[in-house]
Amino acid sequence: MAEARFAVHDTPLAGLKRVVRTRIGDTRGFLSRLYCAGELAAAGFTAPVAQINHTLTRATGSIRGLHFQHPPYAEDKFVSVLAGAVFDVAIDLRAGSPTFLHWHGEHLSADNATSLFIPKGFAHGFQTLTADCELLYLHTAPYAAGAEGGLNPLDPRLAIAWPLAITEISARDRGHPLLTPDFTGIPS
Ligand SMILES: Cc1cn([C@H]2C[C@H](O)[C@@H](COP(=O)(O)OP(=O)(O)O[C@H]3O[C@@H](C)C(=O)[C@@H](O)[C@H]3O)O2)c(=O)[nH]c1=O
Repeated sequence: MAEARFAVHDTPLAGLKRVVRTRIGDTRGFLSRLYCAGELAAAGFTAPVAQINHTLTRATGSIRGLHFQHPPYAEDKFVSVLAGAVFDVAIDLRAGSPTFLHWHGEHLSADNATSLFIPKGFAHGFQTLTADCELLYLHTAPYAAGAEGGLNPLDPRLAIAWPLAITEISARDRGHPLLTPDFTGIPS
């Protein structure tokens, strides 16, 4: 049996997993896997990777999100931080889920080698805790502009405890509507 390179941990939201990547270090530095089909199946990551995205966010306190894609472009995401540190948040939008509209946040950083596996049915966003944060996303569906959904990161119904004052946010993200009382979730 091959040696494990990932430790998969449950979070309070079923299906949402914190994944700690093992670093194999030596005098040169380290090697760590960012993806392993065999091992990450234990986290629920079983669909093939359709797209890999890389982002840079310059200013501390910036928010990106909250984003998801509607079916048939609903996707699993595996989010890792290659530089800097972020407060990463996933929100349960699954219709009928016992934790519907609950959010969970994790500190992900280049130093703690921790990733988040976010299954279909969740929205995702983050706030940067340092300057020059670089994120790497694995997606199981291609980007589909027409299927994009968004929640307002300051929606009082979500009450996300962002750690810092917001310094940067896109016009689109600032304009996401607040949830209406008739929102009952999305199929997952
Ligand atoms: C996500 C995405 C965006 N784009 C384009 C759209 C736009 O012109 C530009 C920047 O897009 P955005 O402003 O949506 O980038 P960003 O706010 O970084 O979007 C990301 O936010 C985080 C929270 C996520 O969870 C990701 O899945 C993704 O939605 O890039 C692509 O061409 N391909 C893609 O896969």
